[in-house]
Amino acid sequence: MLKLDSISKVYRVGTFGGQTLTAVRDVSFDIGPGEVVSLIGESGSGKSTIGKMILRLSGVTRGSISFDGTDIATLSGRKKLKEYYRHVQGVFQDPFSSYNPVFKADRVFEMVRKEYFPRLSTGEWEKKLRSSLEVVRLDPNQVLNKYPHQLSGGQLQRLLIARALLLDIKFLVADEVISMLDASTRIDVLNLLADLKARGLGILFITHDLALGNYVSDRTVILRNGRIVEMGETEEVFANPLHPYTTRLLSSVPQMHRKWAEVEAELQAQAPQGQSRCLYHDRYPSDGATTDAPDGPPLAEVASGHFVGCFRVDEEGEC
Ligand SMILES: Nc1ncnc2c1ncn2[C@@H]1O[C@H](COP(=O)(O)OP(=O)(O)OP(=O)(O)O)[C@@H](O)[C@H]1O
Repeated sequence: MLKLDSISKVYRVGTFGGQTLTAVRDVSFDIGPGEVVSLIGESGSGKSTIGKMILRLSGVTRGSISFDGTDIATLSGRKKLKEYYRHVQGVFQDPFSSYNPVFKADRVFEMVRKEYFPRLSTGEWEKKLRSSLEVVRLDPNQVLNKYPHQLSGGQLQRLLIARALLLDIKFLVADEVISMLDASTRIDVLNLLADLKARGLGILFITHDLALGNYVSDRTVILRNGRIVEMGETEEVFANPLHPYTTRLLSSVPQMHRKWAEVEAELQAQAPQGQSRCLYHDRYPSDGATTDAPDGPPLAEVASGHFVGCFRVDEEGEC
């Protein structure tokens, strides 16, 4: 359904845009119907940039993104874009910023009605709206006709998901959708994503929280400095992490029963000690592909569907 093919994103930065910053490098993966893929990485690793490129909020510098076989860069004109957004929608971290505090929260639905369902009668529209609210487990009597400050973050987030569901959506970019919610609401929204998956939606679940990624996704993509360092079935990546960066990320999840000093000593012992430690370096298919290539060598498939990036260590000891 959605395919990212060697995409890179270079931003122009600096006072006069004279410098460049490569936020995403040579990233490829796909997501099928009813599949949840977690995109996990630290702050600044390029996760949101990938989400924005999928939603066409930011252009792709190199490579292509296709949806149902069509390169989304070719979708020019209002009609084609409107059709794309009928199927592909995004929900973001801060639900509050999507609402204007001066207007009632359900105004967000009116925009969808005006744009996509102008001919629907009021009765038909209300029926559609209520059924969409039911899917996200919101009681229409509790949430309609209210101002944003009268609703919780979880309710506002679910309203935004309900808005996406009014359309014939097939793919959802969920960018840190639960990081601003409290623990009890988080699980509701996670379970809602699982419901959407069961309805056949493809979901890109962007998070910096490994535990959430593990809970919700079929496959996991680990991003570092804009590049994929490891990806595969979530169970496999979590049970058998192969890249030292993945191992470090997994180990940095707080382990309540252990003292930090103990965990840190273990991590240091695991750190790669030299070039020869990269087991995958020799497995890259092309002789010409070296880490000197602008985007580095391609990922090595070390087991079926489990890909790992090279982690040759330079003089500074960096992967
Ligand atoms: N519009 C922009 N112009 C210039 N640089 C940008 C722009 N948007 C993002 N960046 C830079 O690109 C890099 C990746 O940013 P991005 O927001 O994609 O990371 P992220 O992994 O989503 O981080 P976070 O978890 O903090 O949101 C960062 O160095 C960021 O400063």
